[in-house]
Amino acid sequence: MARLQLSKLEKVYGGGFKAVHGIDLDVQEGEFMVLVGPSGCAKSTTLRMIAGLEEVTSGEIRIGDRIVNALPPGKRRIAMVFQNYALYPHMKVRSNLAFGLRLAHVPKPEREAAVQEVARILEIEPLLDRLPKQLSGGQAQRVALGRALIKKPEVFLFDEPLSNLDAKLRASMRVRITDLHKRLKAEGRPSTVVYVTHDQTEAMTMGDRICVMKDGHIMQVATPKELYDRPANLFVAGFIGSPEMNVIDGEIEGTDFRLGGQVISLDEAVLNRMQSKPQEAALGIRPQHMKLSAGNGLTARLRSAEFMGHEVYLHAMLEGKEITTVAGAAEYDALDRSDERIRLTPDLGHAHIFDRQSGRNVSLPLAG
Ligand SMILES: Nc1ncnc2c1ncn2[C@@H]1O[C@H](COP(=O)(O)OP(=O)(O)OP(=O)(O)O)[C@@H](O)[C@H]1O
Repeated sequence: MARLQLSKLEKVYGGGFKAVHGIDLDVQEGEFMVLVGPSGCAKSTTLRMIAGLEEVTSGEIRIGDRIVNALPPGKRRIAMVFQNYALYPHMKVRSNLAFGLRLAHVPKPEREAAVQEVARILEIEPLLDRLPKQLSGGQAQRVALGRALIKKPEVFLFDEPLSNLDAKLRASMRVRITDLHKRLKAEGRPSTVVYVTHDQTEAMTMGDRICVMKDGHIMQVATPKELYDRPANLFVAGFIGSPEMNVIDGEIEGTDFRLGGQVISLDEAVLNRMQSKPQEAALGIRPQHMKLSAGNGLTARLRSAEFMGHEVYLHAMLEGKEITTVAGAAEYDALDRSDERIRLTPDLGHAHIFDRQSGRNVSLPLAG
């Protein structure tokens, strides 16, 4: 297994469109790195450059101590798992698994042992003599995983591998893949992974670290918890977390945060963390930190409520902006709904202040 390093990596497509803007990314040996971002942010382009399926315009890709820019895919010691499985339809699972080794002229007994080993790890032994059309989506994806695993690559590349599966199967495959990653590490065979998805649940549950991308730029690289607790900018704040963080535009005057006709007094909990005081600011607060309060607090107009079981998402208008708050089911039942007005108090200990001009989070990181 090897470390993967991207340095000043850039991609300009034929028509002159710059898709990747000189990105730097360092994936440690044995690390599970997720690339996530909205459609068109260049996750696939980046992955395909690492795989050797797309030419690099400038910059460097290093796997271990080798610069691989000029190497064809087959020489890069990588294995890729695609969303459409890419299994050979006329070959049984056994032959699909062994195919790469056969091409590499690995002797038959060794090939068979490797197939057994991978089939054991992925629990697909009973499927070895089936054809791909006799497999369910989840089984086919495990075979595709097996085909990558059997090559003992230095880096695994995954391109949205679960997007063709239904929600339940996706959830169980997520666990299977991360379990496999942990198991290989425990067995002394750590695998370096780059996993592309647009699904933030996949990113948050699978990644050791996540690289959030937008328009061919890296917005932040951090652990899931760090991204959630300390988003570096408005984009990451809005992209990570569900329901989405509330972002309330306002102006800072002294210790007041003014939004429309209302004022939030910024206390030490937030003032002490601020590196600068942007005049055009935005207050970021996650829905669970926007508390229903009696009597005082911000006044908002309740628009709708979504019953989620033990909690209720309340959608309200605050000075012309839609915001969400999470209330306990009992708290919601007890709420006086005789008029549409509700009172809300942000827990400033968990608030972020963003500079609206640059989008940067100017509140110092919240404690661990
Ligand atoms: N062959 C190409 N020629 C020109 N532009 C391209 C080409 N392939 C992709 N692009 C552009 O490069 C940008 C990045 O595309 P890419 O497919 O890498 O994004 P993505 O983040 O993987 O999106 P998705 O999640 O929709 O697959 C997009 O604006 C896309 O239109």
